[in-house]
Amino acid sequence: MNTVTDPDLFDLEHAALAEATLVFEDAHAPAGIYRLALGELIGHYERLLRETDRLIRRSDRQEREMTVLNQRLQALARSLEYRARHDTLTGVLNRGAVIELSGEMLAGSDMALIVLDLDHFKRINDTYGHPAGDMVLQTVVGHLQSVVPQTGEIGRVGGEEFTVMLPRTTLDDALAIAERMRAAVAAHVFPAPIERNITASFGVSWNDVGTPFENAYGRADEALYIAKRNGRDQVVRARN
Ligand SMILES: Nc1nc2c(ncn2[C@@H]2O[C@H](COP(=O)(O)OP(=O)(O)OP(=O)(O)O)[C@@H](O)[C@H]2O)c(=O)[nH]1
Repeated sequence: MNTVTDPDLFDLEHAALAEATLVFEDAHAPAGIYRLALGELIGHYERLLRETDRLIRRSDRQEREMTVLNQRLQALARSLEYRARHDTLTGVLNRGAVIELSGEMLAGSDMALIVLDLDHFKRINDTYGHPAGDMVLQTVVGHLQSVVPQTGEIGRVGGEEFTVMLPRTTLDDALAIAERMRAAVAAHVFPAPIERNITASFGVSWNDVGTPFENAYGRADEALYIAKRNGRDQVVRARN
């Protein structure tokens, strides 16, 4: 198939022009010869117009296809990036993203960190099955989201363990937020077959700017452990 860059694309037109020029230079040729040469030229002219039109349409179509392809690539890149950073079951940040984002937040400001863990969650799975357990996790995240302030971020760091990152938040405010989360989770009565509430335990650490994430997390986790040991369904502040 010929393309625009083919060197012989206009051979026919060059030949027709040369022939018509010869006829034109012959001042004594009969009128019918001039008309014939003119008709030939017009034919070629029309063919060139049709060809140009076709090429323009094709390039427009290719441009549209390229735009669609580009949009699909961008959407795919966005969803891949989303999946790389989010937990598929609950939609909150995954463990890797929590560690990364906490590090960034702590490098720029102080941050309170809440670590929470559902109480006796294994019993839910064992009694009602894994899908029921999954539904509980999603519902609990819904309650955390209803309480977390706009500046906060929720993450899932383990099976039934979550974190809430609260940059530029005082310890008292963070404790109050954790308490509201605890109360919201504890107040929810799950539908059949569970038909009861499920509680969670909370540990809260306050961390000055520059604190390493492991330190912030470790202290909140210790406080969570104390909350579990003291009977669960409670908020405990971490040691300084
Ligand atoms: N349904 C479901 N269960 C999970 C998931 N990830 C972890 N688990 C379960 O979470 C349960 C955690 O149990 P444990 O670590 O013994 O803790 P627990 O029963 O909550 O007890 P305490 O933390 O001491 O109150 C295990 O049964 C895991 O199988 C998940 O994605 N979905």
